[in-house]
Parts: sequence; structure tokens; C-alpha cells
Amino acid sequence: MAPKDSSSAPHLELGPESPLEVVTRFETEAVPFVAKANVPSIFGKYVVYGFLEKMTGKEHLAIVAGDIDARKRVNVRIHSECWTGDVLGSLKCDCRAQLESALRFVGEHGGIVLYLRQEGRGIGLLNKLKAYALQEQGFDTVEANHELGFADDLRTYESAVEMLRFFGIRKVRLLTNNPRKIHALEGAGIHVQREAHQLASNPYNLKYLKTKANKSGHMLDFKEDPKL
Ligand SMILES: Nc1nc2c(ncn2[C@@H]2O[C@H](COP(=O)(O)OP(=O)(O)OP(=O)(O)O)[C@@H](O)[C@H]2O)c(=O)[nH]1
Ligand SMILES: [Zn+2]
Repeated sequence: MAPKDSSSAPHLELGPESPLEVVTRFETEAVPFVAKANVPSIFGKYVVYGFLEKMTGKEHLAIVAGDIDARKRVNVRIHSECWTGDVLGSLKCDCRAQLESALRFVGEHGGIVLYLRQEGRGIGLLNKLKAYALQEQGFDTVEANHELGFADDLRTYESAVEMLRFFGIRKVRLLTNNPRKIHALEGAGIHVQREAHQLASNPYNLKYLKTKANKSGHMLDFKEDPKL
């Protein structure tokens, strides 16, 4: 079956696949592709593909650099929205540093940054601010979520999987320290080779990073600065 709007489908080198898989790729109703445009940025030149998660109305983005050859392993970063980090440059987390590093990496080597609109590990920005207020009273990231009645991490990666399928991608070099992202993709049949994605810590995010490592299973290798 032909894509609904063949002019908007990406120009990709695709590997051999069954007609069923082709249909599946273009009939992804849950998170359909909506629009794309060139976006040159201070980090590189990208084509930004927009997708709509119909169930929630969330607008997810695939920030693509270079030509994607879906027969090969593709560099991918899955980034969850963090307004405080991404926009404000907050030092309380490592999000902005990771986003910039990933954008530069794919800008140089080719690949995709999936920008998922699941702020605050899925609790939303206002609840994240409430969690930050609790953290000022001594709670760590996980305890603050629990205090507010949320689980540790509400995020899911089905939309990321659908977006990767849109591009026909089956093998990724995933820039992450988060085992949940790896399990989510592998559970969906995508082969994952992990690329560590750890940036330098600072005095404001050290506790946050240690909580990631100690409570959320993140694969972080701390070289503690004795001055911190
Ligand atoms: N609830 C909550 N969310 C936070 C806090 N600090 C940062 N976040 C959110 O955590 C998410 C970080 O997502 P990612 O950049 O994908 O990072 P990650 O899940 O730690 O995994 P990797 O960076 O891939 O290893 C963003 O949605 C942030 O808004 C916090 O204190 N509480
Ligand atoms: Zn952040």
C-alpha cells in the first residue's frame, strides 16, 4: 500500500522487508507523521519531522541530520523534554548538556535526536516544579515523585519506536545511560548498541545524577571531583 502522502515520506535507503512491514510503517495511526521542515541551528543543520501522538495530543519531533540509511545502524538519541534544562539552561540536571552533545554528535556523524514531549519524566512541568520544591527540603528526585503520588518514571517509549519505524530503522547506536530506554527499544525488536552519554557533573546536579545511578539504574561512572 502506498503512503497516504508520498510527497512527505522521507527519502530513505531501505533494506529488504515484507509488504506487511511496509504497510505497518506507513499506517502508524497512533503517532502519524504530520510535517517536516529544514531547521539550521547553532549545533548543525537538521530536518525536523513532526509527529502527533493522537491519544494525548503530544507533538513529538525527530531531528534528523544527514541521510538516514536504514540498512545500517543509525545514531539515535531519545531525549525527554526538560523545559528548565533545554530552554533555561538549568544546572539542576544534565538535560541541556546531553541535548547539545547529541545534536552536535548527529550533526557531525548523521543520525536522529527524538525529542519526546514527556516533561519531568512524564509528570509535567508544573509537577516537576513541585518536585523541585520538595527537593529543596531534602527529598531526592525519586522520593519527591513519590511524595507527589507519582511513580519514579512515568515515561513510555512507544512513540519513539513508532517514529523509528517511520524511518525504517531496525538497528540503532543509542546515546544513553538509561537502561529503560534500551529495554523499550529491544522489546520492540530494535537492535540496540549503547553509546555512553555522560557529561560533566556540576555542584547543582551531582545529587540528581547520583540518584539516577543509585535508584534508577543509570549506567553512570562517577569520577568525583573532590572539590564538589
Ligand atoms: N520528575 C522529575 N523529572 C526530572 C527531574 N530532573 C529532570 N527531570 C526530567 O528527566 C527527564 C530526563 O530525560 P532524558 O534526558 O531522556 O534522560 P534520562 O532518562 O535520564 O536518560 P539518559 O540521559 O538517556 O541516560 C526530563 O524529562 C526531565 O524533565 C526531577 O527532579 N524530577
Ligand atoms: Zn532536565
